[in-house]
Amino acid sequence: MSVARLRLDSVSVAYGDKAVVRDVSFSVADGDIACLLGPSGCGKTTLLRAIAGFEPVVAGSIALSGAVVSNAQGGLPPERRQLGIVFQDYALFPHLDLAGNVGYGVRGLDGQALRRRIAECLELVGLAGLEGRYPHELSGGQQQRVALARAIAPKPSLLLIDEPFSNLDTALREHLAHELRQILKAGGVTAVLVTHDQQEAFAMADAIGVMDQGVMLQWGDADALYHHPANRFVAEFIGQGSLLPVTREEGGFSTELGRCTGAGQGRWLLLRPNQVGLGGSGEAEAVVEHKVFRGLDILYTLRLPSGQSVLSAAPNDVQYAVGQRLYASLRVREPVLVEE
Ligand SMILES: Nc1ncnc2c1ncn2[C@@H]1O[C@H](COP(=O)(O)OP(=O)(O)OP(=O)(O)O)[C@@H](O)[C@H]1O
Repeated sequence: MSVARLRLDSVSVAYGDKAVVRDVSFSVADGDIACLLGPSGCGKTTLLRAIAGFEPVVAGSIALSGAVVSNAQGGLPPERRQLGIVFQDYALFPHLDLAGNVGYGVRGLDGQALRRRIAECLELVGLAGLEGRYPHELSGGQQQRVALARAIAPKPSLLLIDEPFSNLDTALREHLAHELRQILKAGGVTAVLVTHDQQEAFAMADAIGVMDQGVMLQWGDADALYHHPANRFVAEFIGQGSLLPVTREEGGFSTELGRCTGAGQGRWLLLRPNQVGLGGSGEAEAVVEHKVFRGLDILYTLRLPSGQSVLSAAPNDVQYAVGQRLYASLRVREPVLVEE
């Protein structure tokens, strides 16, 4: 089996005596893009800083290509880890042109070889031929791409990116997330990215780690997180899940929205918005509490008689009004149950 490019074993990181990352383990294979996903304050940036060597670990170990670079005894300084780093304040050097910025950290190349590497990296980020421009002559998005080119240019063994699109608007973010994935894949770059945005993580990553309060709750690909969330937090954080209490019955479960057949352990049935049907008949009468027009469909928040709320996505050719009563029913083929 090949050695992982990055491997964390039971890593804990603390500020003073407050542990903000606890017992985190995962590994990233060569060429893969991994994403740390979680709400603000869950410890993503701290973990990234520990991988970079800016924060010591109080327990566990971090290894790059099989060599331990951090453990409770100490660590290799950041500049000796061969990492590319793009942090939120991606400050470019204002007095250097793009060639100067991108070539800055490249060692062992000069003259034509260096110029070729700079051109290659600018091309990779869609800024071919702009070597002579200065940062102030570029848009914010273009500056971010230069920061990316600068980090990739020295061919780091691992690229770390913190909130790549934090200061851009939502529509642009998803588009750029796809683009960033293509750039990294084209360059054969192994990367760990941090984001609090699930769509962004889905668009970019081969593997995603969901964190909450310093703990890694689940590590897996988008499909596994979406279809088999490890617990309630992951189910709700990823893909707008609603959870409905179940009562076990012969061959299946009963819920407030009806019965479904299947097996599994857990107290809650996970429902994605496309698994709750709306119409003139069904098991439970619900009230539309809230609606959001999303283009292709409308996302309704429904209040059930028990007081429980569920989400339902319905095509926009039939519209229901806020306050309207209607029937809701289950459209679940393979039930996924969540324990707690
Ligand atoms: N230098 C520091 N000293 C003390 N506590 C810190 C320090 N930096 C971060 N923290 C605390 O550690 C916890 C994790 O912070 P961290 O920045 O890693 O979270 P995050 O998930 O990256 O959040 P965000 O998405 O908001 O950047 C938070 O409770 C934060 O307040």
